[in-house]
Amino acid sequence: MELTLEAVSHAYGDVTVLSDITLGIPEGQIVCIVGPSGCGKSTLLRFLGGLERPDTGQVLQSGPVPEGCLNPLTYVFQDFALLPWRDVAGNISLVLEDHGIRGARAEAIIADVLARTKLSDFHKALPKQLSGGMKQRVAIARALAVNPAVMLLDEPLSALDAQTRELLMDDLVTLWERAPFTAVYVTHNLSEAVRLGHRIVVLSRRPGTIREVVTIDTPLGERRAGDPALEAHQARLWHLMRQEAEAADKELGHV
Ligand SMILES: Nc1ncnc2c1ncn2[C@@H]1O[C@H](COP(=O)(O)OP(=O)(O)OP(=O)(O)O)[C@@H](O)[C@H]1O
Repeated sequence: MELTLEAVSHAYGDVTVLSDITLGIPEGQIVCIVGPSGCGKSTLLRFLGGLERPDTGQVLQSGPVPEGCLNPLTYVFQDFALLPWRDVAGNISLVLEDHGIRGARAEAIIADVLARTKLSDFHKALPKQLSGGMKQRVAIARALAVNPAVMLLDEPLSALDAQTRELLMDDLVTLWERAPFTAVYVTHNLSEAVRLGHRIVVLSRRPGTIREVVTIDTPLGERRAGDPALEAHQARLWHLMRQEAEAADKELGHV
């Protein structure tokens, strides 16, 4: 399934948050969204997920969903959003129970997503027994359990330390290489964007408009830290972001 934003604009009260955003999310690609704080990245993700509707413009879904898809659009949040009283398997079974899937069918799905996220040995652990990185793996496993058409990830690694972030980026790349998924990935972190994004959308300061879309052709599995081509992309992104942040600062100075 593909998602398309067509001329999306939105204001909360007097504050225009997004202005004239037109963007395609192609099937099988990870599209990263970066931009200064408050430029409307999370708002855009809520529009894509259908949690809110924009004032003007539209969000279109086209093409079939994957076989066995229970939820076409699924979120992964920064704070994991796990139920503390349910163990790992129980947190995943919750989304299946919502669809009336129990028993052997649920067990098979849970075993599969736990194996894919390297959590099989932890199926009976409670969230409080897990590190931050493992909690986020559970959240990713839970998202995969519904076999979504598009995963919407809102700063999924930003609560984690640098080493754990690296490990989880490797995991996401491995997951994508085994079964390419479609994702929109909001992040502040430009090294995450160049590591995971097939396309990186740079938003301007608020009201967020598309400043530039950077396409990176290097296959995800071949992207290495220190790769000069990736570093050049990252430097370009930082140049754009820095201009926006400086302009936002100057605006504040004139208030
Ligand atoms: N429900 C809401 N009601 C009113 N204002 C809102 C609402 N949601 C977001 N905003 C405002 O819209 C603007 C954009 O918010 P949003 O969270 O989408 O930005 P963001 O780019 O994700 O920010 P950050 O990078 O800081 O997470 C902010 O000024 C925010 O305060």
